[in-house]
Amino acid sequence: MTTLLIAGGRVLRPDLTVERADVLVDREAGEILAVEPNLAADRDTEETLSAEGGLVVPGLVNAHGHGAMTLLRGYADDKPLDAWLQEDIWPVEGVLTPEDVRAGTDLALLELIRSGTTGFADMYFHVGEVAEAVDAAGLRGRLGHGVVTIGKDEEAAQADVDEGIEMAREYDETADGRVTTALMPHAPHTVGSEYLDQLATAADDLGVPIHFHLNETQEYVDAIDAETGQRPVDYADDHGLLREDTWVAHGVHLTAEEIGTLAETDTSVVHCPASNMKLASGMAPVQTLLDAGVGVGLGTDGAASNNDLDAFDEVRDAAMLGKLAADDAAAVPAEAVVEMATAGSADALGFDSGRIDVGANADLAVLDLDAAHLTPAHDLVSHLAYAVRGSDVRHTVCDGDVLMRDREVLTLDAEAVRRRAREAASAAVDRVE
Ligand SMILES: CSC[C@H]1O[C@@H](n2cnc3c(O)ncnc32)[C@H](O)[C@@H]1O
Ligand SMILES: [Zn+2]
Repeated sequence: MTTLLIAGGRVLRPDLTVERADVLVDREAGEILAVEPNLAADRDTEETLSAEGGLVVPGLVNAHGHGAMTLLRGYADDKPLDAWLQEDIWPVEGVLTPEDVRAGTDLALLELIRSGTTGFADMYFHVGEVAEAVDAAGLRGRLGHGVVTIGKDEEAAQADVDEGIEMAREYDETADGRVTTALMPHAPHTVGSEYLDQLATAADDLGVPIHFHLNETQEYVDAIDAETGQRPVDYADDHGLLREDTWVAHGVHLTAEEIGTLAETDTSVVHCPASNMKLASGMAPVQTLLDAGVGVGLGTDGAASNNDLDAFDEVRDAAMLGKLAADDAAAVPAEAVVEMATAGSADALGFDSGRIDVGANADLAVLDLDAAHLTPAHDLVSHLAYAVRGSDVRHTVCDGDVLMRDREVLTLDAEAVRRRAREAASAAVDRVE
């Protein structure tokens, strides 16, 4: 067995206590073998990462996003969701080639690795390119083709649904199990009712989960109400979309009844605070969701509505916005947001990650603690929630493989990735204008 030892640091345990310990990893199985003090003295390990002066945390899990939208970072800002999508984003996405999506995804993966994220969900198109990028970069991804049928004739709409199903079939359990898939209707109001039924049936056939945007803006809630006379959560439930392995993004405009249905169906909600603030979509009732027993994860959404993929930013935003939404400084406390970005998101995506524990996936990050903004260190969970930045990450490990060592990304050529993304982005914008 070849092993990796992360030695000399402190470790965040699943109960959010912090202890001095080393972490021993089985590299072939990609699993954590032991979490104990002084493992270095006992074992003949093949590779060691120093965690001296640092904190070993579970790799963060970004449970909702559109990776290749890094190409559109800063392309269109300061508009509400619908105008932003229709006037700016969808026209340029219409000219993106498979190579562009690969370039944008590689840039996203570089940003994720650098900021200590080891697992993520991706809803986009050209999923074959996304899957190849994830395989090569070494991260763990739950991927899907975002199906949109509105505005398309019957043939084009069916082709989009078929592509969603085919991609989910082809790429599930690839890249040594690091790539898994889901069926991803974009949202209840952008996918026709008969196609939602097809996707729900296909999820049963393939044994994969379902993911979609839900109740993100009041306009999108009103659209379903006008079309069906139902609230979107009831409508989605009637189409068989709400299940124990379903996770939905946003959940901003939810009634108490809808929250009850999400809890009863075991549907998880991924909170995207930065995107919700930037697009002025609203404040999700995060503390109410937690109180109702709904599983809550965290996501950045795409880089064009955030505008970065640093999950530590999201953790801080979630705590801040959660208090404002509840009008209560005690709401959405530090422990809750740290849990959301780790175990909460991992559970939503069906990953056995998000915890430093024996038998879990060896997906972790080592943070440097000797920074001015982390001094003094009264409470490291407080620091994780309110003060740590993605740039504090020293090493990133996924599935037992070292993806970044001493701030050097090993699985991607950072310069080449940035150059290709710059070129793809400016050529795409030139084509659309
Ligand atoms: C068809 S692939 C996914 C699709 O979703 C778009 N998108 C990006 N951000 C959001 C958001 O906050 N709400 C709804 N849709 C969003 C993205 O541009 C892709 O077209
Ligand atoms: Zn989204």
